[in-house]
Amino acid sequence: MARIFLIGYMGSGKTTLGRKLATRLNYQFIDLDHVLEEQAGMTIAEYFASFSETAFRVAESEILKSTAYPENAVISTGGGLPCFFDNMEWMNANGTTLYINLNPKALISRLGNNKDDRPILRDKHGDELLAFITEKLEERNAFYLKANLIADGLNLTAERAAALIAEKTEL
Ligand SMILES: Nc1ncnc2c1ncn2[C@@H]1O[C@H](COP(=O)(O)OP(=O)(O)O)[C@@H](O)[C@H]1O
Ligand SMILES: O=C(O)C1=C[C@@H](OP(=O)(O)O)[C@@H](O)[C@H](O)C1
Ligand SMILES: [Mg+2]
Repeated sequence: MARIFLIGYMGSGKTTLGRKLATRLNYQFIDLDHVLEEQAGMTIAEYFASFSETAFRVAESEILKSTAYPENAVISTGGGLPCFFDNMEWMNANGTTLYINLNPKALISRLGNNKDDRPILRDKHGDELLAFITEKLEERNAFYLKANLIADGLNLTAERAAALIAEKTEL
């Protein structure tokens, strides 16, 4: 049994890499943000607008812990999930965590135009956005760095991620 949780800041590539890694390993792919959107019947941006970030954090934690995971799965998480409640400890106890580490400038360049889907970032631009991500990433690293595995997100491919995981986990 292998459950691989991908964690990291918004824009680090969890959703994109997760899908590719699952295909490569022939595992099922689950994106917890997509599960929440399906269950709630609305997008994450709509969820934040209709309820609150606090309500979102409760819902994402419940979904993390109540999802019926298949034997073998790659699970992409939302960027904030490891930083609330005991979610990080829960993932480490129930699978292998891989942190995709990327610097703020690279994150901003990747977020490019689809920043609007992410309510926490959508109204920030330029220097303000860079300062915000730099500060929040530093805070979130206290949680992210508890991951079992840490990968440099700059040149991370599904092949490289699979090799890193294979050193630590039986795939
Ligand atoms: N390895 C990569 N190289 C360049 N751009 C990438 C890479 N992985 C993802 N992206 C782009 O970065 C953006 C954020 O990717 P996404 O997978 O949604 O990140 P996350 O789920 O961590 O927020 C998307 O526009 C995606 O196309
Ligand atoms: O970092 C965060 O607080 C969030 C990250 C998002 O997921 P991605 O990391 O996939 O963008 C999504 O869960 C929500 O907008 C909040
Ligand atoms: Mg994502």
